[in-house]
Amino acid sequence: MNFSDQQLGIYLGGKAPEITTDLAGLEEHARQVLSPEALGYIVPSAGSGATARANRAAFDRYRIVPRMLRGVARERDLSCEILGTRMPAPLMVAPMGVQKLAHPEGELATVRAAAALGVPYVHSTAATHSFEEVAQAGGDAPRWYQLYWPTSEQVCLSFLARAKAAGFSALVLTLDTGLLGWRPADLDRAFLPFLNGVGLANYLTDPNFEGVDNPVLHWAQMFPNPGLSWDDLPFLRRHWDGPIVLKGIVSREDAVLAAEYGMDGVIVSNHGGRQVDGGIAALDALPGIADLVGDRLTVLFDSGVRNGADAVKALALGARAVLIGRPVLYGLALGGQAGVDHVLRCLLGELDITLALSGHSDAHDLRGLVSVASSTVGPRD
Ligand SMILES: Cc1cc2nc3c(=O)[nH]c(=O)nc-3n(C[C@H](O)[C@H](O)[C@H](O)COP(=O)(O)O)c2cc1C
Ligand SMILES: CC(C)CC(=O)C(=O)O
Repeated sequence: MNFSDQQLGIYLGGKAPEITTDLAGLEEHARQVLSPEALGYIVPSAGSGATARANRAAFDRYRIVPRMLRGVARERDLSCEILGTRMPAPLMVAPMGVQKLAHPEGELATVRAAAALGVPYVHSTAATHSFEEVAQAGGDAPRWYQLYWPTSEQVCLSFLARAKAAGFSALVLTLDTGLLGWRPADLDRAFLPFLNGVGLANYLTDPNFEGVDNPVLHWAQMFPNPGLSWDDLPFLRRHWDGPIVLKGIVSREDAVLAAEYGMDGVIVSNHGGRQVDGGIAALDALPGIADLVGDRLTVLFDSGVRNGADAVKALALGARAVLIGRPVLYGLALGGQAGVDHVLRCLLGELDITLALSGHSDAHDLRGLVSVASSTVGPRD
């Protein structure tokens, strides 16, 4: 992709966009349009929200230290290949279920917007559209599949086969959601989308659900799966012909185990703070994990990225690519496909501009570009 057309003036096309280009302010706008239930499910985090606050505080603690006179190209190329997937920049759409809560077109709007830009889309097991519908909407664009490993082996195998047949090239196994976290905003409303059948599209379209009396109950019996262990991973390897990435890794020990168990990558993530309250900021976990296993595993990152500058920080701390979570849903809520398109363009544009202003024409070799804030000020400050 030619990034020169994303420079602000040309990007705006001579008129002000309907949605702000200040992505950090997007949440406030999205709050105005989401129903109370949707807002309560999407925006808040687990418990007191300490992990989500820590995610943001960590981004604030790191500061970019731009370099000068480095002959930056007028037209830059941030494209890269991650686990066999080409992308215009090291950005992907994080797996997020229940997208119809944000907009009636749900995942179809998101995948269409991502596909038009070539940004890889990761399809959630808890989606409101099935593998096959999403594949049709996404055409030839790159897509990965995120597995919530069902307790039923038959359903698990069926999901893997359907994902493969529908062109999902890599498998993301999410590990931090063996149970749903303690989420007061939902508990206080006694609201869970799944109980109304929302987020069960992959299940309800599965042959294993045909003729089932109570599909929601059937789902409830196979969604929580806290019993998984490392020794289950070879099963996935046997049944998935393609890269496997473990999502939800925040400890160095688990990153090393992921390498020892022959995984291809990890996503350093705390699920946007939605699972464990009082957890380590994902960004604080990133550099240690990247240092330890970055030569053996593809290290990806999400949790707390709100704009292009945040993405630069995560890349500079060792992530090969960054996944975008809630900002995509805020764009979806505000404008459907056009809203997601807007958010992704802003991210791509700001990522490009921030890197260029820091002395980079591509997204390689960014280590050393950020410092911890306190180390950027003099000793007497
Ligand atoms: C509404 C919502 C639904 C999500 N659903 C899933 C999911 O189905 N599978 C998954 O692995 N992660 C899911 N996530 C977590 C995201 O993939 C990602 O880790 C998180 O949103 C990153 O944090 P951020 O939103 O603060 O950027 C969900 C997040 C949100 C906000
Ligand atoms: C619990 C899942 C089904 C969806 C999810 O990952 C989330 O809401 O964070």
